[in-house]
Amino acid sequence: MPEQYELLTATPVCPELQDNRSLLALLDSWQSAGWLRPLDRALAGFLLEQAPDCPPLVLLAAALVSHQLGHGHVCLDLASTLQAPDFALSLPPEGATSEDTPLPSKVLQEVQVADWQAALAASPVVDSDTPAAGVRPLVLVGQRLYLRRYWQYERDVVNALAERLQAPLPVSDDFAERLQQLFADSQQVPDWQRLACALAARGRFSIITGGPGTGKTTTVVRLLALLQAPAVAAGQPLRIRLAAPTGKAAARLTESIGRQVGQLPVPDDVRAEIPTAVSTLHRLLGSQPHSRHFRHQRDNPLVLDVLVIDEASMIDLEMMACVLAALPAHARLILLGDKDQLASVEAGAVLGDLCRQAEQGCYSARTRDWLEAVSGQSLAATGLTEGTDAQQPIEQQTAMLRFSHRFGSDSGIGELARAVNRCDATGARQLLYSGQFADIHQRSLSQPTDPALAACVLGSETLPGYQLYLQQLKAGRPAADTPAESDAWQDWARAVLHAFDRFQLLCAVRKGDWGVEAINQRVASLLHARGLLPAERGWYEGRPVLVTRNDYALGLMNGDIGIALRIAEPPLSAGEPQRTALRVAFPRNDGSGGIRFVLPSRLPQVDSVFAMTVHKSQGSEFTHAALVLPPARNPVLTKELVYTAITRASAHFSLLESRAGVFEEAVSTPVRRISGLLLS
Ligand SMILES: Nc1ncnc2c1ncn2[C@@H]1O[C@H](COP(=O)(O)OP(=O)(O)OP(=O)(O)O)[C@@H](O)[C@H]1O
Repeated sequence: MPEQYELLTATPVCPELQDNRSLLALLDSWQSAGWLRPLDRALAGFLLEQAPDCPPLVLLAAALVSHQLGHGHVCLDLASTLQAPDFALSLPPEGATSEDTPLPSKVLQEVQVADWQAALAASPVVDSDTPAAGVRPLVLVGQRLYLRRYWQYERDVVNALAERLQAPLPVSDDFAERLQQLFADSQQVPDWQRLACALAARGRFSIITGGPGTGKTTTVVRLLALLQAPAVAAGQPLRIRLAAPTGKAAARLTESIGRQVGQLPVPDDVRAEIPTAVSTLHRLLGSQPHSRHFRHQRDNPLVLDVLVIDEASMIDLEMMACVLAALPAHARLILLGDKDQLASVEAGAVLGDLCRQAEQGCYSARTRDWLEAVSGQSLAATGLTEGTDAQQPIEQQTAMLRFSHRFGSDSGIGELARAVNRCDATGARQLLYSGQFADIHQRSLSQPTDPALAACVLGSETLPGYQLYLQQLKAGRPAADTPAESDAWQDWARAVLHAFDRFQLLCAVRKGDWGVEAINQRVASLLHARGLLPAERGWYEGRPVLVTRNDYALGLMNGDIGIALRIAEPPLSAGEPQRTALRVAFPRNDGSGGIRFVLPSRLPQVDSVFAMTVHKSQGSEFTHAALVLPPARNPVLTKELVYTAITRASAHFSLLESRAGVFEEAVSTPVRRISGLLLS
């Protein structure tokens, strides 16, 4: 064994870490228990082939970095992993027990951070001193271990943002006047929307963050008018593009932006140059089959001057790096989103990381003076923390909208969301108990078959449930002899999809009795037993499905929701009677209100969606959202998860708890995504 590894043998280690054979056996047992993905195990095997002298701790770290990526962490933080290994690694996974499988806390109990770091730094598969000059598959930065690719994304994002944040762009002489005109109706003091608009106008990168209904869309529409008016006057309209991470989010923004552009107090020629169509980021960048590389990248940049991305909390690190790489140097990038929402399912929490200090403002004296001068607003009474241009460059281009125009103090949903966001579990519980608000509800569930769950799912006079869309499906069905080409079929499908949007059951976890998979099946059985669905397995009319993989040929995106309906089909040959067939109806997501019907067998991966994870619900809104919390403590039960679930509801929110206290535990636990964005 090479000299540098000797220190590892100095500390007592558990049998699994004694040699590589034992370590691989451990990884095999974790993989067969479903604790690790085959990919995680394969990485350790691959590295061992490349460097047969690799010590067990390095191979273990490699498998764990890969495992952590699958849980949204860009890197493995050695110190926090050793502090609470099972919790940090989310092992055993949700719904699993540890019976014969050794827990990470047992395997790692004797390992010290310094020893782990030293073993990694000395390994031939890890670059640590000057990673940019190296090519090794793993990169160690302090106590954070990365797969090289993710380290590179993080560096690319940091460098691209630093470049974009360098010097503010000049604004026109009449900027203050035009800003005043656009926000003449404002009642707020200070008017954060006006301030956000000013900041975004002067930068090649800016962030506008805020909770639901705080006016992010309103602000950005006015910003676009502000930027476009002088460009139109000069005969060179800006090329503006709007995008969102998912089809559903893009469809929502298309709808709300269209409304807002219509109401803008600007001349028609300016209005005509403000787009209302929103595309997905994948489509904007030009995704290519079987490749993670986009058509638009550094050598083939996007053709645009302004890019607005909504629901930016869903952007993962890789996507952010790709967007920045494809953006022409002169273009403005504006991110809109709610920093307090859950991050993307993929690795990275870009918006949350960039908005760490948004609450405190941290404007430098220079930024504050400029903002006060152009907006005519005083920031003196805001209680913001003063920052500096050099130490907080992102903050100089970030604005947080703080007043919800949708959920005021008379809204239980708004109050509950705010309490949860403050991690105020007691306050949040009191709001639920008090009965003061008619829009928030809570139920205790004693077991997965509790009748209270069934009652919530079916719905009532006052609280929408799934009965609504099933009634619409029956009552609104066109007569059997309606010609296949009639619009009546599309109208019916649109109404059924719309009614389905009125309720959604949200789960925190996938596995176990309280996970999405089991609850989906239970709800299907319930609706079938009540005679509301013709079947509960396979394809049947009324089955709602969630697309879980992009299919560019079909134009379906991960997150799209469709419902199987029996519709008329033209006869196969002239003179024959019209047929009916089961097709899955999807909204077109392009703002046209159109419906597309797809053969079930042509669909990419889909799941039934009587219940969906809170993660998947991001970017969607439902009249009534009901959150089911499982009893077991789990790293995914965080205040961000609860906040995201509550803010999916537009009129009613229900909390369904399987154990008293689980809500408080979740609300008291802020999420921790490990990354080094802007830290190093
Ligand atoms: N300054 C304002 N004064 C009055 N009403 C406003 C103002 N700003 C926004 N609104 C209204 O509040 C509602 C929410 O605004 P908007 O859709 O812009 O918010 P958002 O932050 O984009 O919401 P979402 O949660 O959908 O992302 C809209 O009805 C809008 O017309």
